[in-house]
Amino acid sequence: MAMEPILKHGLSGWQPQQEISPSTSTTRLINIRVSALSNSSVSTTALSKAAMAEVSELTDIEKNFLEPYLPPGSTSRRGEGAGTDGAPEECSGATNAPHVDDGDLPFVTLTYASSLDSMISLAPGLRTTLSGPETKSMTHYLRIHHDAILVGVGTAIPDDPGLNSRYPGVTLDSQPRPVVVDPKMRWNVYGSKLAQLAQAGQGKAPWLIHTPREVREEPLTEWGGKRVFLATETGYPSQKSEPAERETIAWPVILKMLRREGANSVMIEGGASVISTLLSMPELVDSVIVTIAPTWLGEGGVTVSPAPKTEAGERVNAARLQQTAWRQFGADAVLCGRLQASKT
Ligand SMILES: NC(=O)C1=CN([C@@H]2O[C@H](COP(=O)(O)OP(=O)(O)OC[C@H]3O[C@@H](n4cnc5c(N)ncnc54)[C@H](O)[C@@H]3O)[C@@H](O)[C@H]2O)C=CC1
Ligand SMILES: Nc1nc(O)c(N)c(N[C@@H]2O[C@H](COP(=O)(O)O)[C@@H](O)[C@H]2O)n1
Repeated sequence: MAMEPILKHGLSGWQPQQEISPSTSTTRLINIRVSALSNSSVSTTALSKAAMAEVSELTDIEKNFLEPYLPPGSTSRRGEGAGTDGAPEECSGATNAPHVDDGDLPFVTLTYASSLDSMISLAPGLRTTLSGPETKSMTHYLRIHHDAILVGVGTAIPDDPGLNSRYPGVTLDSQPRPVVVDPKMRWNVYGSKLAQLAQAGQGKAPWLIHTPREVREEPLTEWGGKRVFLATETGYPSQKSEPAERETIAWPVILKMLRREGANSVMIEGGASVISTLLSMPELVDSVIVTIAPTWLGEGGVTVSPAPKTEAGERVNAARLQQTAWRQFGADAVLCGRLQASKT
């Protein structure tokens, strides 16, 4: 993967960065947080060793099961040829993902962990562990097979995710680029785990997607991260967005920008609003990989559910997977498939 470190010009929908007064309290806060970060590498390393120990290698059978749903070429590119210790799994009939590479859009995988009541967290703003150790390892395997990993700001703020891969033997080069869609710049990257990992060389520096705003030059760019400013497209569906967050950027604009920047594959992990919206856009999504944990979170949780769909005045299923394959990973089930484009 070849990604440019910083791109300031030449993207349609981009707005140039503009200077604001350097004496704002935000600037002071940034400086304090950055100096705190530079003193934290020892504890960060210790923490990440513990975190890495939780992730173990997949078996060849598990790799073979996932392979048809991975970006084409990603296994050979990362020295991870499909395994040989078992026959490919039954039931999917899927060949390698049928991504039509017109050079415009990246390969897109939607992946998340759900309860049996289609919830992905116990309550808004509450980070909830659903995956067991085996499916957690699968997630970290999937992460090294994608160039970028994207979440919405509704996930970045409460979860403070690492969004790196802790898969055994992973190198910085094979880490995915974290991308956070944060139209109104609500998230402070400088206090985040993402920033710590980038500083410690255990993950790439994030790219943050905003709608046009004023911002001064800042340390993010020194680590290889950047802010990308994309124009909104009023009226594009964004399910479950709060009223204050109606600064919606069309998904093709986001995805095309990522492809132009060198991300040939993007793993979209959440949260609920992002996943629910993209489930209604089969033309943009190549693979769906869902972990289903054997638990019900109960009413009040955060639900993944696409917007209702009507055809010829009648309600039809909102989305459906085809070429499905199921496998048990520990106590969880993993469902892979491709979104069906036509009426279901
Ligand atoms: N179990 C799992 O696998 C996962 C669970 N989660 C959970 O999901 C919850 C968060 O979900 P949500 O609140 O729905 O937040 P979200 O992560 O889907 O972010 C939604 C926000 O992102 C921005 N955004 C998304 N699409 C945009 C677009 N096209 N243009 C402009 N801005 C856009 C908007 O600000 C929007 O309010 C958290 O509780 C988190 O823990 C998140 C990821 C995975
Ligand atoms: N696969 C999966 N299983 C769960 O149980 C989860 N809660 C999530 N959440 C996603 O993973 C992010 C955390 O990543 P790090 O471990 O901090 O790198 C979280 O923000 C969600 O996107 N995923």
